[in-house]
Amino acid sequence: MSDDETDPELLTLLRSSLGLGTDSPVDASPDTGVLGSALHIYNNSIDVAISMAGTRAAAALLYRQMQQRNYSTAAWRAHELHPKSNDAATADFIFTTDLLNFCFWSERGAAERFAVEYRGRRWTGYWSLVACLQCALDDVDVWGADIPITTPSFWRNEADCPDSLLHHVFRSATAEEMPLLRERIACLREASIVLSQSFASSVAVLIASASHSAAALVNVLAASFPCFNDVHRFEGREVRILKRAQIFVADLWAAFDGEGYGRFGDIDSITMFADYRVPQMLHYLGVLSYSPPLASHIRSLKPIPSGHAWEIQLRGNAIQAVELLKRQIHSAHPDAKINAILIDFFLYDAAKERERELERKRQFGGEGGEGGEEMPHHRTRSIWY
Ligand SMILES: Nc1nc2c(c(CN[C@H]3C=C[C@H](O)[C@@H]3O)cn2[C@@H]2O[C@H](COP(=O)(O)O)[C@@H](O)[C@H]2O)c(=O)[nH]1
Repeated sequence: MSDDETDPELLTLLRSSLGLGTDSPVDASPDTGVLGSALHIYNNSIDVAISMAGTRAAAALLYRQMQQRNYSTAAWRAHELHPKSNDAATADFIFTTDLLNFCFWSERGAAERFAVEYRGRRWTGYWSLVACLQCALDDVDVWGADIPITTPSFWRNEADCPDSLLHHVFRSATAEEMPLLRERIACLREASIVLSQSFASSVAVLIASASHSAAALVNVLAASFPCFNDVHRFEGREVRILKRAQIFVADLWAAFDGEGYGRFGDIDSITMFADYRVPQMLHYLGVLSYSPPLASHIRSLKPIPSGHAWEIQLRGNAIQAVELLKRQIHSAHPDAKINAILIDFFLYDAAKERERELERKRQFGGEGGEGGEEMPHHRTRSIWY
């Protein structure tokens, strides 16, 4: 649903983006893929809308900023915590990360929330997970040896890899335990069994099974691993979001710069990853708008149950909005080397930058708080995102 349907130019874009066709990821028939699901959600949403004017303005801003920063897959590799080697170990690292890459938010304040100490810094959120994995792989640990935490056969069972060891790997520097730690351990155990049964316990074999097709690899993950099968029901039909399956493919593409394990002929068929950070930024930019009941619920930091219609509307419209941003950018700049993945990465990083600005302002006052002070995100405890 759009809250200003009068914009013919963007309506044309919307219609073309709704054409779906073969660029709808993970499907043969357009209406059963992620884009088809996002379209169904968009058409049946009453609490989340996409502003055409906001989309046009945000597309111009994003393009300008991405160009200024020469934004590319290099941003992924540039982060100090991300692996740098172009080999199977990095593919294993990314699989392990995206198997567990969900829900890090906390009800506690900045000082008490789950955090990890590594390389002389405290890491929170997504980066806390990456720091845990890097720390476990480092040289001799208090456990007496480097822990092969990114080796899938290691996670198989309690005997080889007791829960107590995993609690050590994902230990907190605060009083709060890693959110949903029990669910993360279950994901590791499940994935280890599936990989051993169907992919010779090898992430490289899993990747090779898709023959360099991004959509096929997302399909294989959704079909083989229950914990990647991010599928729900909304307004009378199944909707496929597949966030962690898609971010796994995207991270491979970025980490390997489109070569080797990251080479996919159809990488532009991957959509944004419907988490809770990018919708937050899309709302801040005026692309997404919320009904008063939903806006009030989010502002009051109340949780939304997993599977609730509001959650599905937020996730589905975020996918649709990024597709529109992508098409708006390409309409104005046909040669732009920008896809939904890079827009998503950029919006996620922008959300984190803004969060840091607001935190500095809270602590030290001063600049950085212009415009909407807070940027609350929707709060759903879910293993899907
Ligand atoms: N849509 C989207 N969601 C992303 C990421 C990332 C990190 N990607 C890095 C790789 C390339 C980029 O440049 C980033 O540097 C994490 N997440 C999700 O956010 C949530 C964690 O949030 P917080 O608690 O604030 O850290 C959680 O659901 C997690 O799955 C992304 O890129 N896109």
